[in-house]
Amino acid sequence: MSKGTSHGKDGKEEEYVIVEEKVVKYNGEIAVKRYQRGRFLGKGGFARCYEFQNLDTKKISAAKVIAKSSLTKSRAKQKLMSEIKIHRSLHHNNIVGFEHFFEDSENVYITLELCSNQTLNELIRRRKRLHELETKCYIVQIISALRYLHSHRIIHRDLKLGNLFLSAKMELKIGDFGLATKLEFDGERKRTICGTPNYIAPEILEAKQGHSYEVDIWSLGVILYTMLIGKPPFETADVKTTYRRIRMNAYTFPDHVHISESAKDMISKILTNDPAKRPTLDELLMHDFLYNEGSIPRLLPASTLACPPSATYIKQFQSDDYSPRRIPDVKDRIKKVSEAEKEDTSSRPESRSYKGPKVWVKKWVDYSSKYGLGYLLSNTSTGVFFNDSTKIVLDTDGHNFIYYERRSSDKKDIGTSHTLGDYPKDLQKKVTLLQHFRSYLEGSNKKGEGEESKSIGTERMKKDEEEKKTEPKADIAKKEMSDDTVYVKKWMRTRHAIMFRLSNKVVQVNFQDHTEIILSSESKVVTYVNKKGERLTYPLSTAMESSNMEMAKRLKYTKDILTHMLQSNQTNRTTKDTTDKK
Ligand SMILES: Nc1ncnc2c1ncn2[C@@H]1O[C@H](COP(=O)(O)OP(=O)(O)OP(=O)(O)O)[C@@H](O)[C@H]1O
Repeated sequence: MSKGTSHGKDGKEEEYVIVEEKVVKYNGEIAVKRYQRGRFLGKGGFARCYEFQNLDTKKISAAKVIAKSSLTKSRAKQKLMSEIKIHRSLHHNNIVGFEHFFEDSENVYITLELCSNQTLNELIRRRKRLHELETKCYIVQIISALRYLHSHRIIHRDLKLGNLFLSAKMELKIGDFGLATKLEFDGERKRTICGTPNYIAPEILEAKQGHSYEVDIWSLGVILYTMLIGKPPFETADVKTTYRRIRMNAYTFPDHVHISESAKDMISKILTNDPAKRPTLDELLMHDFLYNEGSIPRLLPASTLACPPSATYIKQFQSDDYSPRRIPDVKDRIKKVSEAEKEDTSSRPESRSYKGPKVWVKKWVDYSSKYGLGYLLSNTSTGVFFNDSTKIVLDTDGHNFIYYERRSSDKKDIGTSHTLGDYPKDLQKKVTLLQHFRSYLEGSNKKGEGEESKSIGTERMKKDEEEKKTEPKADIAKKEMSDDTVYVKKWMRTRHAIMFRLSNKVVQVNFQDHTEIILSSESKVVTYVNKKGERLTYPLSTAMESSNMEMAKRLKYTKDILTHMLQSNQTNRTTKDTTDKK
């Protein structure tokens, strides 16, 4: 490290610090990389953090500078080595990127991806608390990073607002792996007492059974509470009282801050003292708070660093079908499922006690090269998702249909009800297409297999088009269709599968090998259709641990697509498949 002075724009003398990294090349020569130390970013327990600019590439990074004098004890050295070893192995968009580490005579330097918008700690200090939509956006990103960490057997163990960084693009990035640990095997229990008082899980304090991945989920609950309420749930003036409160699970929701029932429900499910009863990351993704109440922005605008998002902004993400009345029903259903689980703790399929969804996609044809996706539902109604994102669905009686258009102001689907004998003229083409899709799907024995059925579909539809021109229209009085008409709200194709998201909260994934996953978020069950066409229904909570590897693998794939969909706010048809690349 060397110091010098230069003359700034205003002619004043400015001190600068240059840090040199000596790299021994494979031929034994020594190359020197030079960095100019810039803005001071912050100070942690044993590191000072600065902006570092690589003078060759001009790239600016964050650099943690750790004085060697603070590393005299072998424990401190070991901790730093473990942090480096774990952090450098991680590559995920929601984890602070590890770039490089080196040393000189005075310090150890770790260069990291620069997160120029500070941490959620500073954000909450400025904003006091966040809007639920913002918390959803951040929580989904944290879950995404945790799924990655836990699948690599890494527990972070120090999740808190101060370790959640924001990049220039407003991406959330988990940082500081100083307390992280990698398990040797999945059932291993850790015994070291570590964490930050407000966020520490009760099982760490008890220390009897050891702890595992669930400690990160506990901290996620504390984070969610803190973002919504403005202060941590167990905070008191002294650490001992805080620990006592954690052990006794003593926290309340203050009256002066309004938060939704689903947010409260998610927090209370997470803040369960028994780690085995805490929801898994996948269950959290399916929780009403994240799943059933409109869409979630992939990233938030930078204006939210200083002030809350505007009402117009929030409205874009609100869903037409959110009804607070549904929540008690969902609770009842969860209760029923968990009671049934108590009776049978094995993950044996229980088609008798666990009912799968009533309506799902039976056949489909992808004709999006021209018009859209046609489908036949298990209740015999037919629908089309047109390329312009309008939808049409013909009732089971074959006469009444609803036409859905997306209102641009709030992105809600607005449906109008008509009959085949009486509908506005401008719907003529779409109605004709609906009838063609219907006769194709009802006539075909195929389940729908993308490319193949597309070509069959094209021929068959042309023929039908000729024949149907003369068919008289049924003249039946306009009849209101029930609110619970089921239709495809979103769909997406990947290399291996096609996914449908239905208006009855069912997510269905049909794989190319004819297996299917049907997730019903309302009844919290998953139905798996295996290669032989057998339907097996499991409670969602046990399905992930199922010994049916074939299903577990496909369920994981489904969750990956789902995370992808939650983060992208478009109505997508064929999406670049990030999940396939993993
Ligand atoms: N990637 C980054 N981008 C921008 N600022 C950062 C980055 N990493 C750390 N900082 C800043 O530097 C400060 C210190 O970093 P950090 O907390 O990781 O150090 P530490 O000594 O490991 O802290 P702790 O005591 O929490 O273990 C942070 O509070 C933050 O303000």
